[in-house]
Amino acid sequence: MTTATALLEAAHLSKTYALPGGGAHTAAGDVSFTVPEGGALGIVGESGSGKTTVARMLVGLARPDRGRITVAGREREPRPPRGKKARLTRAREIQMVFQDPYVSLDPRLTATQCLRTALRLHGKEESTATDLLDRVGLGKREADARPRDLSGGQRQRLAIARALAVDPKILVLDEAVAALDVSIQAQILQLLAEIRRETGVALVFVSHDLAVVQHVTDEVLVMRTGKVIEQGATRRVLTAPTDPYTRKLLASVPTADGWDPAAAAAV
Ligand SMILES: Nc1ncnc2c1ncn2[C@@H]1O[C@H](COP(=O)(O)OP(=O)(O)OP(=O)(O)O)[C@@H](O)[C@H]1O
Repeated sequence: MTTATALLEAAHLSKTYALPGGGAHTAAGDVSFTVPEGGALGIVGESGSGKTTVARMLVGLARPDRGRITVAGREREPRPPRGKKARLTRAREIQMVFQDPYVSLDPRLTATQCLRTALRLHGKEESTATDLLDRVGLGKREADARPRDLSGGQRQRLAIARALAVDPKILVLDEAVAALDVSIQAQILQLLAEIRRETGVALVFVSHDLAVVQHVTDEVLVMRTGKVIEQGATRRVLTAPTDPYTRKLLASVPTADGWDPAAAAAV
């Protein structure tokens, strides 16, 4: 999965948590991958496999015990730097969208105010808020609505627009469609594919759902108990997995959309 033009490189990331009763739990062990400019990587695995831990290390919400992260050849410090300018520069490298935008959106701000605030913070033209809303498919009514007056799908569109306001190189999405109905999931996935095409932003898409990952990623990395057990082109991994655990994961996907889990399990 190594390419000459890696935009994002994670090398040997490890994170071990101390357990309350003594002992330790390795949430992520020796995780390595690269994402090229404009690429899209899926990180999949069951609950507790370490996906969120990896995502949190990428954005600086968790500090790796070992390993390093580089963006466009520049190493990211494990902790956010001191100083506003350095923090904003770092924020423009990687933005994150969470499963539940309710908790990450300010309940007091309308959608337009939310975007204007992000744009202002980053010294960008505030009037582009309207273009951003348009880009994520939010109209005039939603522009003046606060998060509680938006649907789950609309809130997630707003969270994506706010992340894009910063004009990031990389968008990390952690279970970003997991809480949405299947039809709304499809719309958001479509939106992400369009945004990627139009802006060239690279995606790291964390999901327990293999059916979802196939729509938005070129490469996929399968995690189990903190370890990467398989990685490669998404189509190859979903149609001809080499690891028995990946086969099991595929077999548990309830709808066979574009591949046959039974056939995959038999490989
Ligand atoms: N702060 C923490 N302290 C102790 N253990 C943790 C902490 N964060 C995560 N873990 C443990 O590390 C493992 C990996 O967790 P992580 O959230 O990364 O998994 P995940 O694959 O994202 O799961 P899910 O899809 O359920 O969020 C789990 O066993 C979890 O209990």
